[in-house]
Amino acid sequence: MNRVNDLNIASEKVLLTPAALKGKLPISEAALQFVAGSRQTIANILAGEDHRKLAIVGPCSIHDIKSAKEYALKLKRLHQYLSDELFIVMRVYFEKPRTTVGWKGLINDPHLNNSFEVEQGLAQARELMRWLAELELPVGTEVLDPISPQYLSDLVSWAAIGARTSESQTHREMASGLSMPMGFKNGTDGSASAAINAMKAAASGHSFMGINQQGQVTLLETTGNRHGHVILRGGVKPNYQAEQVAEYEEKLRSAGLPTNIMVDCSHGNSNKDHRRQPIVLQDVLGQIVAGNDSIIGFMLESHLNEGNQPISGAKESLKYGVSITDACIDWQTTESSLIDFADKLSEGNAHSKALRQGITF
Ligand SMILES: O=C[C@H](O)[C@H](O)COP(=O)(O)O
Ligand SMILES: C=C(OP(=O)(O)O)C(=O)O
Repeated sequence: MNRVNDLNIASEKVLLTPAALKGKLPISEAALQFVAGSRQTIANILAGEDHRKLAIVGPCSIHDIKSAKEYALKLKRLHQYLSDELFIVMRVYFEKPRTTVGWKGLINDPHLNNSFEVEQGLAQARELMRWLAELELPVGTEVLDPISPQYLSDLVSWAAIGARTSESQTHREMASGLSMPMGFKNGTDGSASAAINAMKAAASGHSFMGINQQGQVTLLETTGNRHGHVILRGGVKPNYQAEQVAEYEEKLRSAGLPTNIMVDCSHGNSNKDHRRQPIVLQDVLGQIVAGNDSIIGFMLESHLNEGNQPISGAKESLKYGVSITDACIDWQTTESSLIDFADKLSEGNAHSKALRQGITF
């Protein structure tokens, strides 16, 4: 047997079950209601029943709980003050899909040192998401590992399938069973079909293997997730401008899908230069002001401080509030970009409202 089995497995460790983690870190009734309400708001935006734009804003990845909480407290103020024009959701990304290899996120390696303490990663992730739900700041995340949503998804208001996995059947099946509205990114090469086919596949029911709350291998039968939209993230070249947005509208219509489009101002749309994100956002704003009604929102990669840094040495030696994955815009740029966006949508009201609330920029 040893000649055919586990030839490439170095070790195995049984993890605590989703039910056990939830037993240790339960969700309160108030937090449950908040998540349900946030999901409904996003579904209403997608259905055109809420005029606001959905803004997914936050770090490329969470690697440090302290700076994530400091960031969240700042974003919460904007979530409240700009709530007439924007529904702001914090990007809380714990799982990173890599082009080849690299740090795969806080759940996979919370100590950033290849010790892979996944149980600690899951607990830290759940603790932060629970804290955010109590703060009443909605959480958006990428679902990458098909097992981890069982541990966390009760705390998530919006989720994305990334560019590297939009074509994956496993991820489309998972999306079909998840309870929150979902965005599907175009492929890393810019392929629109990856996102459009993913949205279509996820809206349909599927039967597939997964795990249940007790960690047992389970046959799951899903009914399909009807609250989907595409995310334009660029590819070989950007795809945020009016011409490309119109092409997506046409493709969605031909596929019999709602023309719901989010623009990711980062990744291929910024050529991974964080300083280009506000320029992309300005263009998106211009399209909306000119009458576009298919753009339901946007995404920004933002942290307390701008740029990024490599992981080298101990976690403690990293610069505080600086991304360790893609480069982010800093807080000041984030704040002024969001206020400016809301201000233009409200013909000047958001700016004066923010100033009245003591937000300066
Ligand atoms: O958003 C983050 C990154 O773009 C994504 O995880 C890929 O990163 P990599 O190309 O550095 O591996
Ligand atoms: C990995 C991400 O994006 P993409 O899938 O577009 O590369 C991300 O948003 O963190």
